[in-house]
Amino acid sequence: MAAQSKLPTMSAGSIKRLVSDLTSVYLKNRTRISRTMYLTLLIALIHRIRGAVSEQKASSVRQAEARKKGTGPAPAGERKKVELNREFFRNLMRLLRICIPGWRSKELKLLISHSVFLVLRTLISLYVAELDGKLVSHLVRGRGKEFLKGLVWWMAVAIPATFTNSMLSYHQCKLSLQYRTRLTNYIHNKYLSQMTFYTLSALDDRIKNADQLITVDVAKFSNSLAELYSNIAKPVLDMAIYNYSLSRSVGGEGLFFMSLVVQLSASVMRALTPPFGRYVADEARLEGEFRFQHSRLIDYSEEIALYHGQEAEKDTLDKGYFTLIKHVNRILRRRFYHGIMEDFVIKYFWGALGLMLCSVPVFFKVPGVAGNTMGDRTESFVTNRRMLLMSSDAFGRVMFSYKEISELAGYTARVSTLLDVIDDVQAGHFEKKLVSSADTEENAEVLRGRGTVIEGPDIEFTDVPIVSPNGDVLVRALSFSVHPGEHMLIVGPNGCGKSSLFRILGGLWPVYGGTVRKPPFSDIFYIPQRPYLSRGSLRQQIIYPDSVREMRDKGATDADLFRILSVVEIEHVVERQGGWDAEAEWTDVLSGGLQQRVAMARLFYHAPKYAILDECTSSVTLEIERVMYDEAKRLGITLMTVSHRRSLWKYHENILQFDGQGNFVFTRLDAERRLQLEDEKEELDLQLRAVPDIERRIAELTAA
Ligand SMILES: Nc1ncnc2c1ncn2[C@@H]1O[C@H](COP(=O)(O)OP(=O)(O)OP(=O)(O)O)[C@@H](O)[C@H]1O
Repeated sequence: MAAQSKLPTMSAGSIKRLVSDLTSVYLKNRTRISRTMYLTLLIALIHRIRGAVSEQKASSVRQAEARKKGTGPAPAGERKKVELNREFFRNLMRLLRICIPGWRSKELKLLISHSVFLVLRTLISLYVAELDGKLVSHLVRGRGKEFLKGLVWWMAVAIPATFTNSMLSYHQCKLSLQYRTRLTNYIHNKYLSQMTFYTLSALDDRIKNADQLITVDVAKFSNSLAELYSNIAKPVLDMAIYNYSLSRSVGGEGLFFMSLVVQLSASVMRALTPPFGRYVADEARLEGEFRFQHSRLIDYSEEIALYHGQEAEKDTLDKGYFTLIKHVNRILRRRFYHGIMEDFVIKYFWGALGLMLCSVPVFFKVPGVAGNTMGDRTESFVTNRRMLLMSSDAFGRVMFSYKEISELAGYTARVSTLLDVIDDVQAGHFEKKLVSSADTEENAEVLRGRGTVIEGPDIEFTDVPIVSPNGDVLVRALSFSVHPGEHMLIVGPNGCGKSSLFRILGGLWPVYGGTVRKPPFSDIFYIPQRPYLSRGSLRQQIIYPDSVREMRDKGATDADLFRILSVVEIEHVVERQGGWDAEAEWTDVLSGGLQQRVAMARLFYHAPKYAILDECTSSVTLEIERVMYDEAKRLGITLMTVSHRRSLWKYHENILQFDGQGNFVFTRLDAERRLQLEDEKEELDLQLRAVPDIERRIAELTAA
């Protein structure tokens, strides 16, 4: 296969030179075996010349078209993608390097021992074919003693044969498992570094279901790769050994003629084979989307149930399933017609050719083949027929494996795309559908820019634009600063970019301009409105993302955690849930308010220098809110709060106010004065609303 992948790079001229060299070597060393090899190589090279000539023609057409357009030669990426092209081999090699990382790797050792068993099985089959011929010959000749001896051998061979078969399937499963482990580890290392899991889903459109790719497609790729090796290596080996043995008893010409007819019919079949690889990739994608819709239904079951949204959800699910099934049915139909063609050609047409080949030594004298008695003919016929059956079965499997290679191509394409996109986003290149406003020259200029991020003891934004992943410029140049002890309140209408500011601060979104100065990531802690509760014990909810060992290393104990819980008045949860080690689906077990208190307890456990509180007290009482803010301040945590609650103003020194039109004000917050002004404004608003009624009444009184 490796040789095949290299051959397309040869020009027609160099292949013709190879043919003439080959012919002169053959003419100098004529033997029956070299004749068979010469003819087989000749057929392969004739095929190559055809391929090279058509490739040359296609390439000159491409160049002519490019010249017409004045764009020069087309870059490789723009070429029309075909199933088993160079791209596939390149991707496969890349994945193989991950699955089999080195000469000393366990996978290579497994592959070698698998190959040894493959050779052993072919040799045993060859021996069985000869034994079969001999047994029938002894029967025809009436030699009872030899027949019985042969039968004993037959049974003896069964021991290594059955062991070899079991070892082969064991090796195949083990290899598939090893490949999957290597790939999954490799992908996990990349996917969970540099926040790639976030960037892949939020900042890039190219991968829809990374979860499906990692869990299902990697497993299918590994299976397909392990199966393909035994489904190709064994039949190829079988074909080589059986054809060599056959050529000794039926002659090279017969075998050459048969190979020629088989090659031609195989080429016709290949041309008529639908692109199964693409079908498989599409099917996997549709399966993923369907599964994703179901998992959304589970994730938001409560919200959907309260909206009575089952009809709308059913519509979406039915649509997803219908699209999938329509595609699967299309594949089924194609497979049906393809199956008829395959069966006809491989089983019946090639079977008839095989019978003709077996009859050669019966009707013609083949030089070097001894004896022409009834017994000899029977023995040679039975042996040849068995070898031919096995050889044609092997060839059939190689042919069928074209479908498997196409399927492997489908999985290879999906897994490689995932790796390519991961590499791309890690290098800072994202592809997302932009909003129409991103097309304006002004916004495009912002998007082209790059800002600076520097580490410092405090937080300072200088002329930093806030740009959403789809290119919407929310604020053109934002400037503010937060020094230790100076708590900042952030207010503004929905969607103006309050949370986005934290995404930039947390390094999730790129900095398109200006300068961001911030402390190391470990000094900033984030609490969202809907806190994230991980899987695991109650203890782990409080210390997340620390592990229990990290907690012990920090010198913290369960008693410390209990004290923290008592600050937010939820210490009873420990007993109610059955202790610190109790495990549950915490988002279901704890109410919204309790979850927010757990998140606050988490903040007190970590006690970072800065904390971002994004509407994280919306479900707790004012009293608990006060306790939370007092405790955070006592621990020396500087707070940046997003909230619409007036009750929180008094805890902050500065305010960053957005107007939702791209403008902002950053100033000192005098909570008392601001509250007075707000009260006065509200009163005046009320009076203003009463004016039309007063005017109407005055008019009535004037008229009366
Ligand atoms: N992953 C994303 N992809 C595309 N657009 C996004 C993404 N995340 C946020 N946005 C957009 O960025 C804009 C600002 O979002 P942000 O979450 O900062 O709003 P906010 O001011 O916090 O609003 P709210 O008060 O409603 O929470 C919104 O228009 C939102 O649609």
